[in-house]
Amino acid sequence: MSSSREFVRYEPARTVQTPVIELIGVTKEFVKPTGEIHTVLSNIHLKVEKGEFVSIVGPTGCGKSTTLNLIAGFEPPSEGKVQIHGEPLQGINPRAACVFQTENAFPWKTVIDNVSLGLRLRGENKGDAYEKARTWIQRVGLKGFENHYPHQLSGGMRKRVALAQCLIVQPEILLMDESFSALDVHTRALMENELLTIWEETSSSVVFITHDLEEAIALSDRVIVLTAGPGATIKGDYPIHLPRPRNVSEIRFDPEFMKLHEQIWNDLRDEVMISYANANRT
Ligand SMILES: Nc1ncnc2c1ncn2[C@@H]1O[C@H](COP(=O)(O)OP(=O)(O)OP(=O)(O)O)[C@@H](O)[C@H]1O
Repeated sequence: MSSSREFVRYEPARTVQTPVIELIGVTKEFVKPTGEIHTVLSNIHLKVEKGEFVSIVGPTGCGKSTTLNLIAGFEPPSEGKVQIHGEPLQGINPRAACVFQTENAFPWKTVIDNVSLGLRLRGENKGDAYEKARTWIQRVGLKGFENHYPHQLSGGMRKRVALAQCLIVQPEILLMDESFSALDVHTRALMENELLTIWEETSSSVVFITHDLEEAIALSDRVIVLTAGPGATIKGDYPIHLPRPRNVSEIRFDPEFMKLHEQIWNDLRDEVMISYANANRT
């Protein structure tokens, strides 16, 4: 992505609009097989505005995926509320699309059938759905692979299929859980830049879960640090005022990036150490 490329993107109006996503005093508990209560998240307050790109980092097992599952509506909170556009979320979040670490694509369907599926399920006719799918397949760099099956593609290409599958339905909310972590370093940087390019042209709100603090800073408008569990809370909420458009490989050398990394890592490192100590005690 050239840094001279011009674009206009939606700038979140933080104070005026109702947040797209709001977690209000959210606690999440699971019952262990022993019958004991395991509190994963405790009293989480989080707002995500329209068009914001927010990453969540934290030690392993602290509750990052659980947070995403609450926003997707896969799990209800034990206490507190998840609101979407100011309305309590009930059941699956219809405004959200998810890209997980594992494959999204159906192995028995071709690329074009996988990518067009979301539109077909929404009742669009095959011709229109295919036409839009072809555009998205091209946008994610898979032109010529329309009739391939997932097993005929590389891991990076399958990830592109997953992105196109989600983006074709133009979700207001894009939820990404370790979406690029299985990719090699070069493919990952390409995919991160592609994601930014596409997101910059939309007003989607993105919640991105990652173990990689550099990835979180390079992509985001805000980075949220969760404490070590059990009962994880928000330890830090860091605005990332780095210029856009960004090239994720180049932005890492920006002195401001390095300052932010040092600052956030100071917070995160303490939680990683606590989590490590907890794991060694059990
Ligand atoms: N459906 C469930 N039932 C019981 N416990 C669960 C369930 N889902 C998650 N947990 C527990 O909640 C805790 C947090 O898990 P979660 O996957 O949200 O953490 P994470 O921060 O995403 O982890 P990682 O960084 O390792 O991916 C873990 O102890 C996990 O075992």
